[in-house]
Amino acid sequence: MITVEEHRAAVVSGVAPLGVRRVALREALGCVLAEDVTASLAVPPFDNSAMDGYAVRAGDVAEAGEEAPVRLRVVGDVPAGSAERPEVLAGTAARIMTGAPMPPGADAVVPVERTDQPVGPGPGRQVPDAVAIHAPAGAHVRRAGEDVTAGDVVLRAGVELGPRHLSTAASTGHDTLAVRPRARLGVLSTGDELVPPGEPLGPGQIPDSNSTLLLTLAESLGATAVPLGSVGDAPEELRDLLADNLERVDAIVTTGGVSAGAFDVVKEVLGPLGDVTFSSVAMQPGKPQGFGVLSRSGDDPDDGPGDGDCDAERRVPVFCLPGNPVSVFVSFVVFVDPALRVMSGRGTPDEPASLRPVLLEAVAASGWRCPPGRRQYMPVVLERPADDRVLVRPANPRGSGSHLVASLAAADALAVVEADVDSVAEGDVVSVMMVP
Ligand SMILES: Nc1nc2c(c(=O)[nH]1)N[C@H]1C(S)=C(S)[C@@H](COP(=O)(O)OP(=O)(O)OC[C@H]3O[C@@H](n4cnc5c(N)ncnc54)[C@H](O)[C@@H]3O)O[C@H]1N2
Ligand code: MOO
Repeated sequence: MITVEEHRAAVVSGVAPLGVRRVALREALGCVLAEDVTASLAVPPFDNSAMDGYAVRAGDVAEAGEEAPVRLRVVGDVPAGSAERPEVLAGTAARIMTGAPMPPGADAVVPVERTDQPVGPGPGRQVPDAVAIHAPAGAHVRRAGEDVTAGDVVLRAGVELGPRHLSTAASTGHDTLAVRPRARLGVLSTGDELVPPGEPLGPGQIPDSNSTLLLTLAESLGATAVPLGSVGDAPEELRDLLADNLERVDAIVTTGGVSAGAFDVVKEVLGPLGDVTFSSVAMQPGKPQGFGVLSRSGDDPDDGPGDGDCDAERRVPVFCLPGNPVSVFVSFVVFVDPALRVMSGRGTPDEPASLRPVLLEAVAASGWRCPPGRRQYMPVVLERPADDRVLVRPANPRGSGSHLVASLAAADALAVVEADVDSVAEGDVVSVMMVP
């Protein structure tokens, strides 16, 4: 048996960051930026009004008051988006809306509330010939480049792009960004007993819950899930499905067929390919694991022309997880997620801190048994009593069982119990890892 750390090291060092790709802003959500972004546009791009009102020369209205309004001739109307540039000479004003460019000659804005004009639309739509100003002008002018000027670096390579970063890119003139793309993870279930969720069960059949689990885990942890379907226990079915799909994925995850059964098809098909190793990992659940690399040749149609890797051999990592559903969940969190992070540039094999950390210590509210010689990942429910403690208890009162998939829904976290611990007693302190 090998340790969890040994298997994880093999997995994260067996994958490589994906090639940089230029994608539309919305597609870049959650991706790591591959190069610094400089502003093509200043923000704001031009001097503009911060208020709906009248653009004036401040000196004209310096003495204005409720009792002593200053009357100005209105020489034009400048809604936001307008190309109009009426010149504001002494004794005149231009009506202006928030965000509209300041007209030449004007250096300040009087909000409409400080004039004799109606506020808002309706009668306010009509531009008047003249306006009475009841107060001196405030500044109310947002200067070009006040936020950033063209040429400023606005986003640094390496940042994980969220909505705020993407709006910065949009406002500074960009519609695409160069990123490490999301990994396209092909998801494949194996087993003659599987039927799609919701379908009636024949004798010995069960719903394929692992496909749903893996597809949605992948999507929620920043990959693009590619459903490859389910195959039975016939080796040629799996061989054909892999051959047909290697071109359209960056990695594959399989479930089932990796243990000691006579029909363990994943082991039978992938084992002889040479680059896939099957191991027993000292953990529970998730003991039987496979990992390796499948090779494919040719250019990736999604990389676009000119990326220079035409005809290069491409390597598709394959994670072979056991079939038991709780094992699948734990294996994904402990092995596949860190590897996907490396592939999408969100972590490196040398930086374990970037891998999902053990987050907190908690107190067992009830005891449970642990498997000898294997690190246990026990699905647990967190409880927070009035004091500062965090309590945990197994999500299923029967304790740990890699088939107890329905109880996974109740779990907030995995309690991580080291291999040399035989049992957890009520009151023991345990490490807890939050889970997606
Ligand atoms: N003689 C031995 N038997 C087993 C060993 C062992 O060391 N020696 N290991 C056990 C452990 S631990 C695990 S984990 C499982 C792993 O088995 P496989 O990876 O070969 O998986 P299967 O046999 O195909 O399935 C196991 C279990 O999971 C159910 N399953 C499979 N796929 C799905 C799916 N897509 N959705 C829902 N449930 C699924 C399947 O029906 C089985 O009940 O092996 C032990 N046996
Ligand atoms: O190791 Mo298996 O994954 O316990 O059920």
